[in-house]
Amino acid sequence: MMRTRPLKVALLGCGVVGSEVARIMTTHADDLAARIGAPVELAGVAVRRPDKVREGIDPALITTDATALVKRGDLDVVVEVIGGIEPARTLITTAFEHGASVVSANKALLAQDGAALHAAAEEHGKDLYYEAAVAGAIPLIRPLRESLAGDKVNRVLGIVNGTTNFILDKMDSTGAGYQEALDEATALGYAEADPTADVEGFDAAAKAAILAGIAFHTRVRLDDVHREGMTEVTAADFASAKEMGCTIKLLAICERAEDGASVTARVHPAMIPLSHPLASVRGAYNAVFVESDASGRLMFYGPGAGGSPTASAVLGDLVAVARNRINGTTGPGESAYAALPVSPMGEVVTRYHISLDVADKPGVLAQVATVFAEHGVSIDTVRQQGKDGEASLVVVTHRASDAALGGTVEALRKLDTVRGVASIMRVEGE
Ligand SMILES: NC(=O)c1ccc[n+]([C@@H]2O[C@H](COP(=O)([O-])OP(=O)(O)OC[C@H]3O[C@@H](n4cnc5c(N)ncnc54)[C@H](O)[C@@H]3O)[C@@H](O)[C@H]2O)c1
Ligand SMILES: N[C@@H](CCO)C(=O)O
Ligand code: NA
Repeated sequence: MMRTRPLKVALLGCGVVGSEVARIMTTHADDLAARIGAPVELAGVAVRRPDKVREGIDPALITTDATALVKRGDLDVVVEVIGGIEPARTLITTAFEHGASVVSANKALLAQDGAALHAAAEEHGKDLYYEAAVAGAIPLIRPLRESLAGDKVNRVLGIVNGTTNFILDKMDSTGAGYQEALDEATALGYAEADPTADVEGFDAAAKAAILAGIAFHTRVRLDDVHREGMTEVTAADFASAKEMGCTIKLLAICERAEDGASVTARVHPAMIPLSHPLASVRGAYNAVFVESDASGRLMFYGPGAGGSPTASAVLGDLVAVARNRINGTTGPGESAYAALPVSPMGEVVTRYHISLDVADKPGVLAQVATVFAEHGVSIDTVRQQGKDGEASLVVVTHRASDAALGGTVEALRKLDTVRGVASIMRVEGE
């Protein structure tokens, strides 16, 4: 039966995502009301620039005072799509204190302060939902938290940043320059307010922290995630990848150790075989594999960024939270009971593609091979190309720990015959 008192929703931020949330709330109002069991009313919109024309939004709802809005006391749900740490954090906790549940798309904040925000939500008996924070429109948080709650997740691996996938795809498929591709991603509304967060891997690392936390029932913060961005990936790296039948993607990988006693989380560029489904993920699309004991391997794929896809995830959460309000209940909160230690990157085991500039003379190959052997890193293939007394040596290893590989590279750099280490890239997805 339809409740007549509308649920009051405040929107904090009306940028790329917020404006789409407002639009869908208005255009789909009847369907949303039918699905929730009560009408939803946009009760206020906090913005930074009040003079901007905002189509479809009653100007009377606009305010620049987000704090006063969340303190009103009659709100059911606050949707936070401002981004960043402050004032978003204080606004969210203030919203809980004044009786509202919260839907957020803010991965940076959740990866930094998720535990405290969940605790605040629980203290006040409210919901904190954030499906939009990871992989845009793709349902991932809810499947991990609810559908897979009876299984044991061992690995979450995928592309979780649309901007960098868009840039890498452009560089690979059209030979576009880095800056040109980044500008286009920004214009399309994919990039963060400061795109350094995307290209240096902070955004993907925040998402990895959130995913690992939920998948392994363990608190994982941004600082626990090993992070390397994609700004150093060159056209030469793409050429090397092609020679190996691979392409390069920025991956987020969260893994349970084989003995189950610890977990790791990392973000870095990696070569993946063209035959792997992740190699075909184009533009700002994201794709994530989840591997669990009983389910086997699941793949989640879809638009990972952009106003409308992200708003889809926000609206899904809004409906869920609104239903909980009507039923006088809350959804699942934080689950961190396993409290597994997060191991450092040195313990991660994977394969490596190393490109060395060496002197082209007898014995060099043997010298290089000895260094690998001394560090317990087994070589899979070696390819050498000569050029005027110098040579380029490409070594692909079998699986080795990051610590062993690091030691190998350090020792290689000390060899007189090694002029330089041109690139080191992990090889994943085999
Ligand atoms: N754009 C995407 O594809 C996408 C996808 C998933 C998640 N997100 C997340 O959604 C959030 C918003 O992203 P966006 O792309 O819409 O950013 P945006 O920069 O387009 O929008 C944020 C808006 O908040 C406003 N704002 C800033 N401080 C404010 C304040 N104190 N009070 C009121 N308004 C304020 C800004 O003026 C801006 O219009 C971020 O957390 C982002 O990480 C974005
Ligand atoms: N800047 C982010 C937005 C989606 O979270 C991205 O490009 O993936
Ligand atoms: Na999502």
